[in-house]
Amino acid sequence: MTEKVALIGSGNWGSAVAKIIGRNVSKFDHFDNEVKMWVFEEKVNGQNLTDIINTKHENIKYLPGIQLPENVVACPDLIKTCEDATMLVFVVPHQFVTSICKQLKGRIPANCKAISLIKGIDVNDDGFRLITDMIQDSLGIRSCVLSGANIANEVAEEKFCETTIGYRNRADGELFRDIFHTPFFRVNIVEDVVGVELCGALKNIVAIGGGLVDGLKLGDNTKAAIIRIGLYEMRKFSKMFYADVKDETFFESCGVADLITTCAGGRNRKVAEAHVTTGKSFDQLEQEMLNGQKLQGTSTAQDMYNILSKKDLCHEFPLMTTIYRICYENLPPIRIVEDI
Ligand SMILES: NC(=O)C1=CN([C@@H]2O[C@H](COP(=O)(O)OP(=O)(O)OC[C@H]3O[C@@H](n4cnc5c(N)ncnc54)[C@H](O)[C@@H]3O)[C@@H](O)[C@H]2O)C=CC1
Ligand SMILES: O=C(CO)COP(=O)(O)O
Repeated sequence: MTEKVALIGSGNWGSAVAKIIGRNVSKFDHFDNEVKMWVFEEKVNGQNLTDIINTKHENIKYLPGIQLPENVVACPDLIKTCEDATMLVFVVPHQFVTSICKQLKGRIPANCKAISLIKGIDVNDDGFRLITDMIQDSLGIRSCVLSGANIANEVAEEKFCETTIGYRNRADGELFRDIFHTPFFRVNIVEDVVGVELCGALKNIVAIGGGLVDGLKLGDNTKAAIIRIGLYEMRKFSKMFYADVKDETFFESCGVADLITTCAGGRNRKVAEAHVTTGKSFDQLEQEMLNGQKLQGTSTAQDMYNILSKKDLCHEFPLMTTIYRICYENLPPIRIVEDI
C-alpha cells in the first residue's frame, strides 16, 4: 500500500521537518511523492505565505534561508491538506491542537495514523491529557510521538543530532521512522509514548529556569543544578501520573539531551534571560523577539501548576512551581535559587 503523508503545521520546526520528509518520501516506493503541508495563512510582505512557499520553496518567515523540496506543497485549507492522507504529522504550537482536531473530526481517512511533534499538554477541568491521547480520542486514530534534542534551525542546517519516536504499535513506529531518519537526524524508536511525550512537554519549563539563571549571570554550576533538579521533577511527575513510564526514556534524546540543548540554545531560554535583563513580561517579549514563533514553556508551567495545586502537590515540585510563580505572579527571578 502507498502511504501519503500530510504535515499539519509550517512554523520553525514544521518547516525544518518538511525538508526531511519531502526528501525521504522520494527515496521509498511505499510513499506517495507529494507531501501537502497545511499553512496557517498570513500575509508576508503583502503576499500569501502559501504562495511564497510554493514559488520560492522557502518559508521566509519561519525558517528563512532553507530550501524546501519541491514535492512539499503548501496548502491553506486544513481539510484539503489531510483528506487523502494516511500519515498525519502534527507540528503546531500546542495551544492550537484542540481547534485543529475539531475541524478534522470525521474528515480524514479511517486508515490514518498520526505522529505528534508537539511539546505541551492539554489541561481541562478533569485533569490533563497528552496531545497524542487528544489526537487519538478526538480523531479515532493511533498516534506516535517524536521528541528530541532538536533545535529546528540546527536540524535544517543538517547538523548531526538524534531524536526519539515513542510508539504503541511497533509497525507505526517503524513507518514513521522511514519518513524522518537521515544520517544527520538519527531516529531511535522506543515503546513508551507517555515517557517521550512528557519529557518533551516538561523540559520547556526547565528551559525557562535555564534562561533565568543566564539572565541572573549565576554561572554554569547553577545551570547544571537547575537541569538536574528539572530532570528529577520531570521523572517524578511522569511516574506519579503514569506508573509505567520507563526510566530508560529519560536517557534518550527526548530526555536528558533535549534538556541540555534547550537550556543552552532554545527560545524559552532566550526569552527567560531577556525577562531578567529587561523586566518585561514573557508575553511582550514573545511578541518582540520571536517574529510569530510561539513559546511553549510558560503556558506549560501554568498547566503543570494547575494540575499540582488542585492536588496539593506544589511543595513536591519546588522548581516547576517557582518557575510558574516567576512567570505569572511577578516573583523576583532570584527566587529560582532561593525557593528550591
Ligand atoms: N522550533 C523548534 O526548534 C522546535 C519546536 N518543537 C515543537 O514543535 C511545535 C511547533 O513548533 P514550531 O514549528 O517551532 O512553531 P512556531 O513556534 O514557529 O509557531 C508558529 C506557527 O504557529 C502558526 N500559528 C499561529 N497562529 C495559529 C493559529 N491560530 N492556528 C494554527 N497555527 C497558528 C504560525 O502560522 C506558525 O506556523 C511546538 O510544540 C514546539 O515546542 C519541537 C522541537 C523543536
Ligand atoms: O524543543 C526544542 C528543541 O528540542 C526547542 O525549544 P524552544 O521551543 O525553547 O526553542
